[in-house]
Parts: sequence; structure tokens; C-alpha cells
Amino acid sequence: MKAWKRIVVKVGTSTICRSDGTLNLRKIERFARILTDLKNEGHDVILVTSGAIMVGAHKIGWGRRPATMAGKQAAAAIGQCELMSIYDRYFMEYGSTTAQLLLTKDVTENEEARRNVIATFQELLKTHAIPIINENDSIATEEIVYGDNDTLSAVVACLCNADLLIILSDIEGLYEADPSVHPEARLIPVVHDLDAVINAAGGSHTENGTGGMVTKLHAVSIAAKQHIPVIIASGEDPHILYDISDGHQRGTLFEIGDAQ
Ligand SMILES: Nc1ncnc2c1ncn2[C@@H]1O[C@H](COP(=O)(O)OP(=O)(O)O)[C@@H](O)[C@H]1O
Ligand SMILES: N[C@@H](CCC(=O)OP(=O)(O)O)C(=O)O
Repeated sequence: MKAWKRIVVKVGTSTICRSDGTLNLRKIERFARILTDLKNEGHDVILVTSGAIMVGAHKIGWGRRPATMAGKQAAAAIGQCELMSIYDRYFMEYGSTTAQLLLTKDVTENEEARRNVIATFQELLKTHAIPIINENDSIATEEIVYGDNDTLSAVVACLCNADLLIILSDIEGLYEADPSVHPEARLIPVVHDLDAVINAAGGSHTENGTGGMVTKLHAVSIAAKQHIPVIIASGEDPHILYDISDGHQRGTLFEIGDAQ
């Protein structure tokens, strides 16, 4: 990762929350420590985080992810506060300043708004703050919604001109087929041709995950347009970020050629 100076790390709901919606504080604390360490080693670090809806639903006492749009939007408004307050506290403990950016599709598709967001990212990274991004779920309507944070993380990687996008998930990487259906499927370590693996991707099987591998490969295709490599790896142990940083092969690396 030495050559990858600017990195965007995406963590999914299943990585930072338990299935009941409580936050896995030990894991978040480790992410805050390791991401701060990587920043101090000279990386520009941007975090894209999911979890607002689950955290909010738990705080309200709903017990499960809401099914209605209004329910999700209310839960996200409550959960985003909680999420950010926890991140801020842990990152501050290790000496990092965090900055919250909540994006919707219209912001990045309108030329002027897009320029503003890019300038904001540049300014924040100059100050060595760690931008923490989520979708602005509470105000997003069908027309302006990304709908999943895998896609959002690739858009953010493009906006920041990142050198690498790391998508951390509840699984080690892309397998030849969905291992929950095909337990014999093997992990694919490197992908150069997205078309060759597109049929391997299935949806999510967890109650809290959004999109499964389909949205992750969509994210890869967005990042590829700007020649940004993507690693999909397990978020079970945040230490994996050091392994990647030290140049060890982890998960699936996507380096898509020009033709894609
Ligand atoms: N080919 C595949 N390789 C690996 N995982 C796959 C594949 N196809 C579908 N999946 C599913 O995608 C899930 C990861 O996506 P998701 O549930 O959305 O998690 P996250 O919250 O980390 O985004 C895996 O747990 C797995 O069930
Ligand atoms: N923006 C939503 C998460 C959407 C999403 O893509 O979730 P996930 O599949 O867990 O990365 C939230 O904060 O709850």
C-alpha cells in the first residue's frame, strides 16, 4: 500500500454492528487506531461507513431493520448521530480529527455541487482530518439515492482521486460462486477482467447487508473507469489493513484493464 497513498476504506453494517444493531465497539476502536496509524504513516485516509439504519433502529427499540422508507429514514437520522459520536470519540482518543460528509446522488451529479465536494475533500485531507462518509439516508428519495454504500464508496474514491479502494465485508473476498449456496467455491485472489467474474456475484443473505457481491462488483466497475484498484476483503479483523499496507495479498484484488 506504500504506492497507494490515498485510500478509501468502506465498512459494511455487518462489519461494525452485531445482528441486533448494537455497535461492535472493540472493532470500531481498532479501526480508529489502525486508520489513524496509517494516516500518521503518510496515507490520506477516507472512511465510508454503513450502519446508521441498524444503529438507529436499535436505539429506538425496534429490534430489527425497518422495512418502510419512512422507518429507514427516521432510524438513519437517529443512528447517524450515534455512529458519528462513537467514531469521533475513538478517533479523537488516538489524536485524529474526523469530518462527517453525508452525500446523495444529486450532489455528485450536479457539476457545481460536485466541484464543491471535491474541493471540500481536498481541503479536509490537507488538514489531515479523516473524512467519514455515509449516504444522507434521511433525505434521500428514489431519484437521488445511491442505495448502497459499495457504490457510494466507489463514487467517493473517484471524487477523492484515491489510489486504492478497500471494501471490507463479512466475507474474505469474491468467490467463484456465493459460498453460502456453493460451499465448495474458491476465493479468487486477483481479477483483471470484470466480465469474466460478473456471473459469480450473488446478492446478500444477511438481514442487515445490502447488495451482496452484486453492488461490490458494480463499485469495482465505477472505480475501474478512473483506474482505481479495489480490494474486497474481510472486515472481521481490522488488522487486515496493516497486512494490505505491508503488501500482503488479502481478499480479492481487482486491477481492471483499460478495455473494461
Ligand atoms: N461470489 C460471491 N463471493 C462472495 N460472497 C458472495 C458471492 N455472491 C454473493 N455473496 C454474498 O455477499 C455477501 C456480502 O455482502 P453483504 O451481505 O452486502 O455484506 P456487507 O454488509 O459487508 O456489504 C456474502 O456474505 C455472501 O453471502
Ligand atoms: N447508508 C446505510 C447503509 C447502506 C448499505 O449499503 O449497507 P451495507 O450493505 O451494510 O454497506 C446505513 O448507514 O445504514
